[in-house]
Amino acid sequence: MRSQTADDLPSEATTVRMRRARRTIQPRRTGVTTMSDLERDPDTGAARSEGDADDRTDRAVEDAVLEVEDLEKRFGGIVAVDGASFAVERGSITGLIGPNGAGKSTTFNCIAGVHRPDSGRVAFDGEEITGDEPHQVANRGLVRTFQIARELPEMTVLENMMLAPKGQRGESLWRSVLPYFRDEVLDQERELRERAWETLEFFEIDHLAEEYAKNLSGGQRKLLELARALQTDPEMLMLDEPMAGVNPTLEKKLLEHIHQLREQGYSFLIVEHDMDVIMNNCERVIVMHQGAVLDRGSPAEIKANEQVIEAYLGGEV
Ligand SMILES: Nc1ncnc2c1ncn2[C@@H]1O[C@H](COP(=O)(O)OP(=O)(O)OP(=O)(O)O)[C@@H](O)[C@H]1O
Repeated sequence: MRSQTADDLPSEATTVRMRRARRTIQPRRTGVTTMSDLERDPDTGAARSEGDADDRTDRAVEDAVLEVEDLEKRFGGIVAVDGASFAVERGSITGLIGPNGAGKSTTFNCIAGVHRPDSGRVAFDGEEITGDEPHQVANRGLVRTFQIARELPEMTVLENMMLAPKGQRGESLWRSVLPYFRDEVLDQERELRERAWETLEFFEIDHLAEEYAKNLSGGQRKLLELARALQTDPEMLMLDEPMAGVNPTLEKKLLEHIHQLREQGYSFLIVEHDMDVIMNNCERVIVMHQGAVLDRGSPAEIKANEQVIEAYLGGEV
């Protein structure tokens, strides 16, 4: 491990601050359909019935940060997502569960812009993001982590944290060579570095800042993955199996961090196979089966649904 320099010293803040003002995103193109438009009958302009609304998203969700409607994604002859509709309450920890092959990861990928859905719509913060590129989705404040952490092994933890978020000012050649802009770039780098230290402190991995990422344990990599996601200043995080390969002590810590972040206003959508994690930590659960949403509700409601139990027992579980 390399030793810390004075410049590297962490700032006084020990928690990840909510620096972002709540984004008030306006429709970006004229003619774009927003989810509120979708609440209306296209011919009459009248609001659709409650029953319709229930089929599409979720009546119980009053302030949706994410809305998915009739999402469909095929790979050749395989229908991976088959008309999935749901909503995620702002500021909630929501679980997305289902047996193997239910379409959870594909749904994540369609939301995050990794896959372009064949049909259906995705809206974030009330604005349609269907078909946006991953960096556009991330720039709006919706980021995802992967089942297998994607840090760069030959870089240190701090360097991984400092990897420039897209559209950063330093990316322009002119900006980096002209004196005025150089100062601006340096300021921005200082800010990024400070934020990186704060986030590493928050996750209690600041002592690993100078360690190469390849030397971290599986659980520490998961923490780094989450820390990196927070570097982009998101509003919502989608976590794909955050507890896979994490030991019970670290799992407890990771869950504590997720709850602390939720208290600060972040929203979470979590795919996780560990049912205890889902049932004990999520206030709402969405169940997928064969590409569609089978049920959604509180953990108690989901546990009591026989169809859900059957879906699991009929699968590989
Ligand atoms: N890139 C792809 N090409 C072809 N088929 C795919 C691809 N990605 C997913 N599938 C198929 O789509 C279906 C849904 O897969 P997906 O990975 O979304 O399910 P999942 O619910 O995340 O499963 P698991 O819990 O096992 O990770 C599966 O039948 C899978 O084989």
